[in-house]
Amino acid sequence: MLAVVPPPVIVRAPAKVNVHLAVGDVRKDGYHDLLTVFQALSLNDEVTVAVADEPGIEVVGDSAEMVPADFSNLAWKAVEALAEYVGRDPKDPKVRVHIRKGIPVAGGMAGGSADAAATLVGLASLWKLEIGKDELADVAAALGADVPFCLHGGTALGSGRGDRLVPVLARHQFHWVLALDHEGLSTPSVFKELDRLRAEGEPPRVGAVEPVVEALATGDPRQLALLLGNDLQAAAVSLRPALRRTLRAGVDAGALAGIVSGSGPTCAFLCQDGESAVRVAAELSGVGVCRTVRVAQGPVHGARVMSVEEAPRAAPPEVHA
Ligand SMILES: C[C@](O)(CO)[C@H](O)COP(=O)(O)OP(=O)(O)OC[C@H]1O[C@@H](n2ccc(N)nc2=O)[C@H](O)[C@@H]1O
Ligand SMILES: Nc1ncnc2c1ncn2[C@@H]1O[C@H](COP(=O)(O)OP(=O)(O)OP(=O)(O)O)[C@@H](O)[C@H]1O
Repeated sequence: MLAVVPPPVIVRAPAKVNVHLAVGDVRKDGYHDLLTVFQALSLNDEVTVAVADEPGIEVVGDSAEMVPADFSNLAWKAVEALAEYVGRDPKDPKVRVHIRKGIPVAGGMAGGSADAAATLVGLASLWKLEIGKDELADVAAALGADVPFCLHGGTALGSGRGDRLVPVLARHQFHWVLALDHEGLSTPSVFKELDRLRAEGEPPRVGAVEPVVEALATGDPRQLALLLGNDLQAAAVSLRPALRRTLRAGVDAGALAGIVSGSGPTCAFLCQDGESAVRVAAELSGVGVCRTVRVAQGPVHGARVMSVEEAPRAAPPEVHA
């Protein structure tokens, strides 16, 4: 009897920005305790998982050449982790993964984490797993601090390594402009630079998180703009001093406020509304301070399977293992 091969599953996963990022001291395991407010943005990667005799991974799209198209890819680590968790052979999971990058690579927007989260959601559907959200979040947390949020989406308060989440109410949509840099920054180096700056002096620390949560609940971008804060910003700017100019240029172009996204170097600018965001993006892209500019909104959903209508180009991916 012929086995029926399930059709490929396409998952869309969002980028994130940290509208508030408070970094504690370095812990014994090398991580830092965080208190952060994440927001998922409408800048996506698309990940297709398909049954295949030959395992493999392929990466296309924006800056795909900077992403490993081999088993060191975080999405492949997600395949192995989930296979192991559900008792399949992690060395021979019989799947292939195709990633279409839209999220900047090493940009502080959780690109690799989004792909890992999308892979978990895609495989849960492809393998018809009866797996709870909490279980999937545990597998996600073992892959990286940002992976649980990429599953969760929306707006959420993160603590611990950033992987313990509770939802935050965000009324209305917020409009963002993102300035993508020419080169990425490594997340561990930015945390290390913050430790160095703190050993030498007192780089600025963000204020309390409660007013940020209140501003998100009111939905007033002006109120939120006054409160954007990121303890990693000083470290990212120290490693990439040109970011100071980018941050200034976004505000000069009409944004309400700008912030380095996570560990950078992407800068995220909060705008009054969608029209203002388009104007700011157009002006900023003419100034020559960044590689390219994107407009995005948040909050959006976490990683989720795309319907047939949403995914018209759902042809099985070509993968060269
Ligand atoms: C900067 C943020 O994007 C903010 O959301 C995250 O904290 C980083 O999350 P991520 O890239 O998923 O991080 P991981 O892949 O788990 O860790 C990469 C490295 O970042 C540093 N790291 C990360 C998270 C954290 N709470 N403390 C840390 O010090 C550690 O050096 C770690 O080895
Ligand atoms: N699927 C993937 N997509 C992007 N980068 C990946 C992936 N898998 C592994 N990597 C590697 O991970 C590094 C970090 O890339 P990523 O785009 O996740 O950074 P980031 O967005 O700054 O992460 P974060 O915001 O979570 O700290 C890259 O240098 C890349 O080589």
